[in-house]
Amino acid sequence: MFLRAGTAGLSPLRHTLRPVLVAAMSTGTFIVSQPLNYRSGARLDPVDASGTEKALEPATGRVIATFTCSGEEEVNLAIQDAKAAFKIWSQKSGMERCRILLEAARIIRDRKDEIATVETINNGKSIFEARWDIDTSWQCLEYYAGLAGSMAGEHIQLPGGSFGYTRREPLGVCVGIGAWNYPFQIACWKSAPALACGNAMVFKPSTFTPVSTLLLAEIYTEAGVPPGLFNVVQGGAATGQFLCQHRDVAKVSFTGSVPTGSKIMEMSAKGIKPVTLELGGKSPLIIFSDCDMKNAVKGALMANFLTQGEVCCNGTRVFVQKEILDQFSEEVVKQTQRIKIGDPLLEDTRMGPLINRPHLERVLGFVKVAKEQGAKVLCGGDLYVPEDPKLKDGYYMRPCVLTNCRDDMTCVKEEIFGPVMSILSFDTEAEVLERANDTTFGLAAGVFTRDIQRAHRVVAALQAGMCFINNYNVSPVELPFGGYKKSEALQKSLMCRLDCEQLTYI
Ligand SMILES: NC(=O)c1ccc[n+]([C@@H]2O[C@H](COP(=O)([O-])OP(=O)(O)OC[C@H]3O[C@@H](n4cnc5c(N)ncnc54)[C@H](O)[C@@H]3O)[C@@H](O)[C@H]2O)c1
Ligand SMILES: C[N+](C)(C)CCCC=O
Repeated sequence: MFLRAGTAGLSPLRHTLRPVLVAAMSTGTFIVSQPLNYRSGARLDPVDASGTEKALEPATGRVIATFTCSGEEEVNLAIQDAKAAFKIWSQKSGMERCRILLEAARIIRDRKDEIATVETINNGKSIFEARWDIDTSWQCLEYYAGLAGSMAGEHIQLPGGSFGYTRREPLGVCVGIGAWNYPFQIACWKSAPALACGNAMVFKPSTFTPVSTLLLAEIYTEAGVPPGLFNVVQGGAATGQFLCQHRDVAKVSFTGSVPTGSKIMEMSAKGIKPVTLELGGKSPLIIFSDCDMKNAVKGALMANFLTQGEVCCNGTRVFVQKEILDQFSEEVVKQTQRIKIGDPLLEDTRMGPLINRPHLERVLGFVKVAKEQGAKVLCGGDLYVPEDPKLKDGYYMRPCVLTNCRDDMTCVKEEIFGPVMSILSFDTEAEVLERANDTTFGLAAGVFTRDIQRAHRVVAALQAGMCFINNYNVSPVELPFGGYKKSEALQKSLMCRLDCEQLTYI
């Protein structure tokens, strides 16, 4: 959490929003011309650089922004500015912070379509999905706003009428470092708890998706946080290192891959800074023969093809009980082939492009290796070129279903982070549990069965953080999100739902 053991008061500061950065919001037209750093309540160019980067529109392959990565001096200025804002914000009461966060949540909700459109343009996910992300973003601000007013210390009675007490104090300036698959949502999931507890945050998005976080920074300012409380710096590993190694940073919250998470932990350890890591996964999805087949197929699609398969908690190791293997595989292929791929801003598109060319090639490389190792491609796994000429340079592929998979194959062991489902068969509950847990990851898991006792017995035995029964990839903000082993240690949460009706892809 973002508390040492805290306090808070300030009159709401209001700032006029800069003009919306969006000139045109359709595929192939969007260009960002405003600065992508944010400090002291305003967009600005960094004072020094550690290189430049280009942000793309994955749907077309166009460059939508060229920006400067923040150097050490800019990072220092962002942290000093956040430190000044922290002095004001940390003196506010929880209820005062609550009101401002609620106002920010309201603005996000009101601007949902605009934010979702920006997210879709820069990330490639369908607009249908991006709207879900923005909903979970404002809900997250509302949730932590609700907690802000009730955080309190303890009164401890001591002998002779003496007493002691504990105070819950904010840590100070916290750093947030985000991945590219849920850019706006990750910025909200990190900043809302930090700000609710009275901290300031300097946030660094991925170099692939630098755009939408600026909308959040402007919204916080409009809602009334002190200038500097939420600053944005841009850049990759070098900028990230300046942040993690800075002496005035009190905590680092990171979302990304296991190898980078390990580096972040090492850097933070040197400064004795607490870290929160939200890392990768290779989650099991277990389909028992007594499942509701239609629902299990929907669940498998949700677990594999959301955001083009670029989701940390996806259930990509699909264990199917032998008796229903053929029927399940046939049905899953039929439904996968119905997924509409194309312009992510069109309402009926369900799968957009992958994030960039190197990532697309990496994912296709996994399919190639899978075939070499004996897997059989039931569908997809190849490039897709949409008919619309403006999309011809985008990064599209057909969602892939692999069968004949074994536990020792690369496609079954490694996180692919693309639309590739690996089907494995199993005989017994004991056997599948052992195989499902035989991984260094432990972010999520799912089980499909009509037997309620078995469902709870199986999820209790699964070494995974988010466990889903008869559904997948729903993550209400009230439930913790985290994992076992290298995926991040946190408590287990369980999501039970009767079916995936509202979650269908097709
Ligand atoms: N568990 C979760 O909640 C969750 C959510 C989303 C994504 N992920 C994981 O993220 C990964 C994909 O995201 P990615 O490719 O952006 O991950 P990544 O590890 O390459 O990068 C993540 C962030 O770290 C920064 N970074 C890279 N090197 C750094 C360094 N040395 N020091 C400081 N910062 C550094 C990047 O610029 C980026 O902002 C997948 O493994 C996925 O499973 C996890
Ligand atoms: C909202 N989901 C689908 C649970 C994804 C959370 C972020 C993981 O990459």
